[in-house]
Amino acid sequence: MDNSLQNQLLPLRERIDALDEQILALLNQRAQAALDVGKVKQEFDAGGPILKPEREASIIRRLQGANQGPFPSQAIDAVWTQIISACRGLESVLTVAYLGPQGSFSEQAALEQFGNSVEKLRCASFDEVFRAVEAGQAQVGMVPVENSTEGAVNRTLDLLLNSPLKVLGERSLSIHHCLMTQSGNMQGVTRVMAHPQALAQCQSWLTLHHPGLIRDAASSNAEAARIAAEDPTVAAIAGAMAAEAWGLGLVASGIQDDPQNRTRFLAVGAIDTLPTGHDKTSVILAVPNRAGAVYDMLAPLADNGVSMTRLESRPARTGQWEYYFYVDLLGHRNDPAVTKALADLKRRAAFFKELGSYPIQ
Ligand SMILES: O=C(O)C(=O)C[C@]1(C(=O)O)C=C[C@@H](O)C=C1
Repeated sequence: MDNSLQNQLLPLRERIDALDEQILALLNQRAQAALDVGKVKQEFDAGGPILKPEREASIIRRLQGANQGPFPSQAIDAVWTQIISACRGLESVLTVAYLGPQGSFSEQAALEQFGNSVEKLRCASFDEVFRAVEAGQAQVGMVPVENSTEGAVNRTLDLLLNSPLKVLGERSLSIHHCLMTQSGNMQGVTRVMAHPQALAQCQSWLTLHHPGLIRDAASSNAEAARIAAEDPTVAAIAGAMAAEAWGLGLVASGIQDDPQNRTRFLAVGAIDTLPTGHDKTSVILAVPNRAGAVYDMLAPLADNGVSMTRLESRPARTGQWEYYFYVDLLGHRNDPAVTKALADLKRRAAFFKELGSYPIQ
């Protein structure tokens, strides 16, 4: 480097060094404050949850609103999620259960939601995720609930119906699928493996580029990647994180049929989340089997000025063409309009279950 460049860079880098030291000193003060909060919680609510989803969401939203730049507002979420995660970890380590193995999109969603200072509990199925949280082996679970190409993740909907756990957060990820093999090419490859959702999300691409491959279901994409790492005749469809985790070479990237492909994940746990002023509430309803019943069921929402953001149906498996309706609405169950709408819904419905109120991502 020439001298004048060095002369200009040096003082700027010294400034960055000094600022980083100040940031570090402040982070340590913050960590101490979190430890003090932990002691207060212990004193007043021994054994109660350390995780306060509403507080974490409010901190990040407040900073995003106050940010004057040039530090990008999108980066505030990622940076403060990690700061809060590290501070929370000093109070008590949060265990997060999700569908593994290493490198799954569920893992990515869990870490984006709760930061890296967590204990990871990788599970073999969505059922196991729910069981682990219900049994207290993990405080929270992260499960996919809907995909923009393939719609609802039915197993998650069924588990939500039968589980006592509450929804305490949501996280949407953009899902970019890659085709990966041991060698990084398709020589000798006869089979492609992935979770059925991923196979469905890439079906046109596979038909166009690899029509001869046998398509086999795996319990997760990351599991398919694990198998591909052992078997040179198998290609896996998974995220780039899985290729890295299992030492696979990428054959093609961005192979999902919809470039805007996204999956929404829910965080579940035995924790009630307080209002933040920007929340959603999820409920499950069933209506009597008669004309106009769905229309009548939803009337309390309009009557109370509550907006619905999602309506999903799932057969009740009675063989009678009866359905459970999964409804997301705007607002927290403690907001007066929502409280009133929920009470009216409950009165009209043949079945009613609140899944929880939680901060909107
Ligand atoms: O405010 C609290 O209750 C804390 O425990 C502190 C803190 C934080 O680091 O800001 C950490 C964990 C909680 O989930 C929320 C916030």
